[in-house]
Amino acid sequence: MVDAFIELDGVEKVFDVRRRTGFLRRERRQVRAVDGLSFTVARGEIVGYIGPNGAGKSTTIKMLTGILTPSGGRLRVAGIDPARERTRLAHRIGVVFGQRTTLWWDLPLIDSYRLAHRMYRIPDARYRENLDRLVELLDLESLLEVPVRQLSLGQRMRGDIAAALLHDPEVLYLDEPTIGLDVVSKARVREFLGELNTERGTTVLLTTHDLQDIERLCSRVMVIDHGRMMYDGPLAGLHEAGESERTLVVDLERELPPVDVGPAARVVRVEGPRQWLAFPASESAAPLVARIAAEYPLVDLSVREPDIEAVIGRMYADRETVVPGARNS
Ligand SMILES: Nc1ncnc2c1ncn2[C@@H]1O[C@H](COP(=O)(O)OP(=O)(O)OP(=O)(O)O)[C@@H](O)[C@H]1O
Repeated sequence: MVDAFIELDGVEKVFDVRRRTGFLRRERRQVRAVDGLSFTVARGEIVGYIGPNGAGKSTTIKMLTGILTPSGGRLRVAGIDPARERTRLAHRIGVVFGQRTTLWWDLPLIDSYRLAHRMYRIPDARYRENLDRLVELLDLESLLEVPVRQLSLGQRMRGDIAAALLHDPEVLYLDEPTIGLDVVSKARVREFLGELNTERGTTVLLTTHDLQDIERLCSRVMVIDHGRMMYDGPLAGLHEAGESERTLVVDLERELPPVDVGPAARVVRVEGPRQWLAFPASESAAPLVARIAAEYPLVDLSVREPDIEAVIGRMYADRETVVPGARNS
């Protein structure tokens, strides 16, 4: 692959866990959180990194930042071994954890940025320039003097993203950046990340449970489970592999028997005048909507995306056909 920026080759992470099994008895057990993982990410790529709870996503990201040392295999970010040269690497990466903030809770937002300025030894002119740009793009002007604890979740997330980018990192790791955000804040964060990637060529590795984050931003998605790569390719391919379905929710004028649109979709639920139709996620909803609108007294409709757990769950149901297609490099 051209200019591989992140490289993992057979990376493993094994945790020793002690568990109490009786009054004085303890059992030692090993948890293989990451199990022979190999992949590369090229400079400027924006890649979704998904998997069920406990799949090994956070452990991978912690190894990529140098917080955790791999138990085996080879790992490089920008040619650097993260565990060995964590401080040198810190100047080239940015990290945002949706569930935790790196901002100073009791201080005004701007103070966290001033601190980053010193910590990363960002040249003054560069700091000013980046701060102005990020404040404008993320609409932070009115929030700079507000203590972080008073910010809403969406405002805090924008604040965190700016903090992670002040030192011009070449790669940004995002762990659930839209978790708990309302629709407007989600859209804003996604739009910003897309722009960052296009304008600055920042490489982005995005962990999320929200398939729309992936749909809006990533041309490539990697699915891991039990620390192993299950799928690596375009999102559309994942939908096909998992035969995932979207749901069309229609409100009719009155209660009617299940609508009949042939093999294009099937009714999975009826509640009064509202009906839920499942159809393949790889298909457009437009012909289905047109047909229902022509043949039934349609009042309103909405389309619901499948969630990641559902897509992955279906992959397992059909695992034999999926694994041979999985790319592991
Ligand atoms: N410090 C640790 N000590 C022992 N086991 C750990 C440790 N950190 C993670 N694990 C275990 O490793 C496995 C992978 O955990 P990890 O946090 O990487 O998963 P994840 O994909 O990020 O999950 P989630 O979506 O729930 O955040 C889990 O079984 C977890 O319990």
